[in-house]
Amino acid sequence: MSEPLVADGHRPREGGPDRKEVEVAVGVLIRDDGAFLLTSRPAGKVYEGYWEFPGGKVEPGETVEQALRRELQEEIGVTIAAVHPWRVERVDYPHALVRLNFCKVYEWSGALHMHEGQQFAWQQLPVTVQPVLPGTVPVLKWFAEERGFVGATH
Ligand SMILES: Nc1nc2c([nH]c(=O)n2[C@@H]2O[C@H](COP(=O)(O)OP(=O)(O)OP(=O)(O)O)[C@@H](O)[C@H]2O)c(=O)[nH]1
Repeated sequence: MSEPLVADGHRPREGGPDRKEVEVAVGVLIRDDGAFLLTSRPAGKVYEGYWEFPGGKVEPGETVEQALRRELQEEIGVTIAAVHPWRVERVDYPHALVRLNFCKVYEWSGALHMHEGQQFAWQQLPVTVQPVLPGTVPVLKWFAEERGFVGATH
């Protein structure tokens, strides 16, 4: 398995070197025009105000897909159709070691409603919102590669 991306490496790691990996389900909602949805992290959470893709931790007994359906319903009020697993990335943050399971979603029902007071923005490359969560930055690079952009990740 490849080494995790280290975020804010100058800060101490909570839980020490043997901390367990936290499984996270992340939804990349993509509109017909190619725009993708970013949301800001709510007040009171780590990296408050940083932009990310909506999602959250997988609870015990849940699959990534089940967690994604639950989180997107709870956080942004939409019921998602098919889930397409895309890429997995591990990030070593000061607060946790996470394993991000990015899934693409092209269809959903229900109007967007930010239940945690987040902001949302439909974005194209290069994105115009700042700052972007460290674990989200590589996703913009993958999009750029897929879409034939050169050097325009943020
Ligand atoms: N949702 C989401 N989390 C991400 C992304 N990139 C990334 O590094 N993360 C990290 O993955 C973890 C997700 O946890 P969360 O705090 O959003 O999940 P949650 O809603 O279940 O948290 P809670 O326990 O505070 O309710 C955080 O450590 C967050 O920093 C991303 O694009 N979306």
